[in-house]
Amino acid sequence: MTGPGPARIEALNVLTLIRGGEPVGEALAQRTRLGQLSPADRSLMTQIVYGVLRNQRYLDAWLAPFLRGELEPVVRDILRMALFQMGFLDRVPAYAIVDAAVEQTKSVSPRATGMVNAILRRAPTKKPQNLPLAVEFSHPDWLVHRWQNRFGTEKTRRILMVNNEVPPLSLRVNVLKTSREAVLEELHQEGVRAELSRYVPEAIRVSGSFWLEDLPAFQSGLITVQDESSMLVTWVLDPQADERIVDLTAGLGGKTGHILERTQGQAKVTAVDLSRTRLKLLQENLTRLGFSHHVTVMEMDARYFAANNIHVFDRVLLDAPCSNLGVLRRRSDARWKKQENDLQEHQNLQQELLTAAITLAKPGGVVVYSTCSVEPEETIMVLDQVLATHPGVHHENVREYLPDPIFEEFVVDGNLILLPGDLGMDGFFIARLRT
Ligand SMILES: C[S@@+](CC[C@H](N)C(=O)[O-])C[C@H]1O[C@@H](n2cnc3c(N)ncnc32)[C@H](O)[C@@H]1O
Repeated sequence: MTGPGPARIEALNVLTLIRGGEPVGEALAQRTRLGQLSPADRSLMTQIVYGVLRNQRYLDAWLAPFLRGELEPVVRDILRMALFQMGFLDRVPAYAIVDAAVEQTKSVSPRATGMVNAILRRAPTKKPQNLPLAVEFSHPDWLVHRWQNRFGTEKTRRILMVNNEVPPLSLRVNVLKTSREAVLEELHQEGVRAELSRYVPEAIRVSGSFWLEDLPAFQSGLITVQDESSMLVTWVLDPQADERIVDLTAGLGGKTGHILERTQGQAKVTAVDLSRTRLKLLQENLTRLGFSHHVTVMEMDARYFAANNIHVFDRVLLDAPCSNLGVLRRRSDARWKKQENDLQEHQNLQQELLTAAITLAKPGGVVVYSTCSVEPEETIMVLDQVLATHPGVHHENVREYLPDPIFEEFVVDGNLILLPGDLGMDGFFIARLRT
């Protein structure tokens, strides 16, 4: 017996932190720092943690027939980790997985060792069959029913599969300072597998893992991690030099940076957000991109900001806070944190923020509304309600602003609606209004 190994020890520590309420990204970062893992162990730990979170309901269905009574949470996590490795990874033989799990149980709950051993020896030949979609793909019932009613079973299955895959990584290249080809060459020289995006002219798609911060192109602000569907938001906004532009819920500044890149720092950009922590990261990101002096940062509620800046801006971006249901592949723990009635709360805030966005735009100005959710409550219902109460505002078609004809297929009633995985991208909704 060789013990569970550092990757599994730290994976269990991370899962314990997540059970205590820590977000997955922070829990992983914390244990990566403290655990002093080799790159291979770090990668295995990450794979196990995300694998368990993405497949939790399925793993519990696999476990259920073997259980009598309650399980200690830490023992359940050990069993889930072992079943995930048996069911989804083929690197380690089953007997070695059982030995490692037994050793790990000995150190955290010695009484449960015999049970863990017995379950894991029988489990490999007893995988559950003919499960409902929500269990097979580990999603909440309400969400799967909602998608089945809206999209049908086949499309729903595709979305569920996408949500359980390791998400691809895209990089946005500042094409005014370098070329995509030069960055691609640099990535290849570093041994990173990457290719030019077929649909977004400033994007590179990366597969395989690498250490982003080590890349000279990252250090010198030539690249930013951003999904291609997020890049489309700035395309639809179509910012121009010398204009006054506000990014109303700017967050970490993903889109603020893109607006500044597209206008070569020539637009007068204001970034607003409620969150001090996010705005601090926004400032760090913009400093790396070389734009820290090109932006006015306002820490405040966008509704309050609007009340004091009526008709001031040529363009307003509202990348609204939402349920994130279009990007579950990137937020493996989020699917269990949402309830269907949260959508109504999001909708109320989104309507207020969109009303604020319209107030901020000059007559004839542009307002772009986007969400990383495609649920009707957070998208067309918000638009319909706000347009009904603002008869002077026109709904424009996003089609002519998109960078490739392929996107026409995904324009519905003038709005871009990408479901998770469409063209390999995150789920996203983008609408454009003219005041
Ligand atoms: C979808 S995120 C924005 C992401 C950002 N556009 C990016 O690309 O990095 C939504 C942001 O809205 C902010 N927010 C939520 N309610 C707000 C409010 N009432 N006023 C201003 N910002 C708000 C949140 O703090 C969060 O950063």
